[in-house]
Amino acid sequence: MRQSMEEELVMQPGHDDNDVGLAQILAEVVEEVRLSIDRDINGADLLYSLLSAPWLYSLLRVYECLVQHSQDAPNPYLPYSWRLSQEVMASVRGLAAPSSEAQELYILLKCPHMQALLSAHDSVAQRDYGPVLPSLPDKLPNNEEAMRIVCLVKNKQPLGATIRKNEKTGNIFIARVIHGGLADRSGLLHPGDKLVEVNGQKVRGLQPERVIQMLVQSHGNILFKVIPNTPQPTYSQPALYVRAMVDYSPLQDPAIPCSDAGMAFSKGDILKIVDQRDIQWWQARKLHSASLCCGLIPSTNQFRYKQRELWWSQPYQAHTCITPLSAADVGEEEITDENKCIDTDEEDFEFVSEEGENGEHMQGLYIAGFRHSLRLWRRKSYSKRKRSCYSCGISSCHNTSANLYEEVLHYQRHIDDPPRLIVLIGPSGVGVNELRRRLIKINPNTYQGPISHTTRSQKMGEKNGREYHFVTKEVFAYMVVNHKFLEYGEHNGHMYGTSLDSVQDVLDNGKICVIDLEPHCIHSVRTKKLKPYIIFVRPPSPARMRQTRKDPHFLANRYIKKYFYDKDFEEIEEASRTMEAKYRQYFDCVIVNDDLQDSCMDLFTAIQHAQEEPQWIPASCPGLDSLTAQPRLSSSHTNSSCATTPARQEWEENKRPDFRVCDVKTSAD
Ligand SMILES: Nc1ncnc2c1ncn2[C@@H]1O[C@H](COP(=O)(O)OP(=O)(O)OP(=O)(O)O)[C@@H](O)[C@H]1O
Repeated sequence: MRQSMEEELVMQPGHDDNDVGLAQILAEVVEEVRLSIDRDINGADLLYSLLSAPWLYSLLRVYECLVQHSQDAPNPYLPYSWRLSQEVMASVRGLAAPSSEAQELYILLKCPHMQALLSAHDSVAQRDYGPVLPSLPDKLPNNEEAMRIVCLVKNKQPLGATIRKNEKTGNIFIARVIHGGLADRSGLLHPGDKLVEVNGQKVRGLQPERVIQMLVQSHGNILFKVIPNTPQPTYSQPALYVRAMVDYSPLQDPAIPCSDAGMAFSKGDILKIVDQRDIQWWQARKLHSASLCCGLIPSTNQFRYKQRELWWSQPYQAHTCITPLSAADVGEEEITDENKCIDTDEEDFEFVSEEGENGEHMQGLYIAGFRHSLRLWRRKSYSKRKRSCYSCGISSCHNTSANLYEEVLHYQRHIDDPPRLIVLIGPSGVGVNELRRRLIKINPNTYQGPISHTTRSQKMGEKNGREYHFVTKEVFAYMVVNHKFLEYGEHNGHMYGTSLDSVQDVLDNGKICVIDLEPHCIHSVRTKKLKPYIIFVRPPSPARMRQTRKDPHFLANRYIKKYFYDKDFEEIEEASRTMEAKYRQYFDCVIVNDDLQDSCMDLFTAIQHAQEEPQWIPASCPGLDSLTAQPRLSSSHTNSSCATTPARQEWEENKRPDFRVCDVKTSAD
């Protein structure tokens, strides 16, 4: 083995004289060592003979030469891709008939971008980074804090940092660094860093406004001298996605430390919370927002711990869960032709022709549903109907403004998952039932409504479990107490309700269950199991309604004729506005029911979208397990393992809310 190595060294072709000399030296070394091992001599003699051997001196000389060579000349092993590319191009040029690949390679290598890239690569490979900073002095005084000089190039974007003054010491600190902002992307400024100078001017004792002015007035580069708040705790909290449950405007929030750094959002917006380290103010960005920079939003703790005034929510509106009225209460109302509840039991269902859309013969199909039973009641004036009829659902007394955010998950329905529940919501008269009825009629094998329960007596021709589940008052009451209903209500002294089980029956049959709900009952269906997709049906303008709703044919069929009046259209519009203002955070989709055919198509598309496309759905049942109850706070903001520098100490000690905080924003000019 040893012999073959020697041979390889000696026989290697292409070695010059020096190489041969070196090979000889190495061969001698190997031989000498072999002889030393074979001979049985004592260690001192062996060491002496080794140290005095001429080959050892030769080896040392070779080593010194190599070291000298590596310092003087560029390392031949470092990549010289640019030079190589020149050689390749010269070779291609020398070819009489270069192949198409060779020509393509030539064009590629000749391209200035490629040349620049290769040149940059060579520079980096040789660690040719430009000026080398002088090394730090050996002896730094122990009590002196390390200073960092940060140079940022001013551009149109905000700097993305806020500052705070310690009124006692006059020191200015970086209060916050906004994720995705210029300061954050530089990685050079951190919360708690003490600002010593800005563009060579000392800032201690200055008012934050003055510091901001200095920044605004500076052009080109901004030079910061800071005492870093080191070491920075690592922040590894995963992003949290939430749906905004309220409207928020930082400009109207007197509590925000810096309104410029705040982010406005509206009910229903999906927000990505990227930083929860601050107990009061989180950093978030709106999904699909073009801006890279995050903004401050109030944390849920503000509400939890401080019982802060809910200035960001809608003015409190009493929920529409109207308590049952006594017979006496009902009797007090003036009964007129306009407002009386007309018994529409005959119309509670509609019999669809026995011939299917595709000509196939079908069993009699009934489109049953809770809303039908209250339809004419709803047609009554909104102001009056509340006094004579009522409807309730699980959690219908839930105050929707109690939560700021609701945690959401990105959900893509798997082919084996049950279909999502489709919920239609809209002001009475907008056409919710018309759309639902048409949808089911067109494709009864795909869509179906749940069968409601009622306490009214069964009529001739009706079948239990087809038009309704006919139950006694006691059974109905039992179901109410045991939260079996998604929505229930009273009409003309009879109880009607849509049970969770009846919805489940439809889903278990593999059909898409389509229901309509009063909006205050939304919470009853917002469960992980049902994963409802909520569609709000909005009316067009009253003028358009006047044009399109001339023939209220279905309202009473042969029983009752009741036309829309101008007042109705205004009421529908008003009710729609109120509903949207209060509940739009729950709407996954809005359809404007203008032209009936178009609206049907929109509804069909929306349902397909709900079943097939990924959607944001609540991570938990909101009424019971909300984000407010369980904020996923980062543990890193309480990290106590950081070493403490004097600047950090001052920063930590003075973390009081009375500090002045201003935005260092450079876009203002
Ligand atoms: N886009 C439309 N164009 C014309 N007429 C429509 C349209 N949508 C609904 N209608 C008609 O308006 C009337 C009311 O519709 P529908 O009963 O579906 O309202 P609703 O929202 O269910 O209200 P309610 O709960 O009071 O019944 C019906 O006569 C219906 O045919």
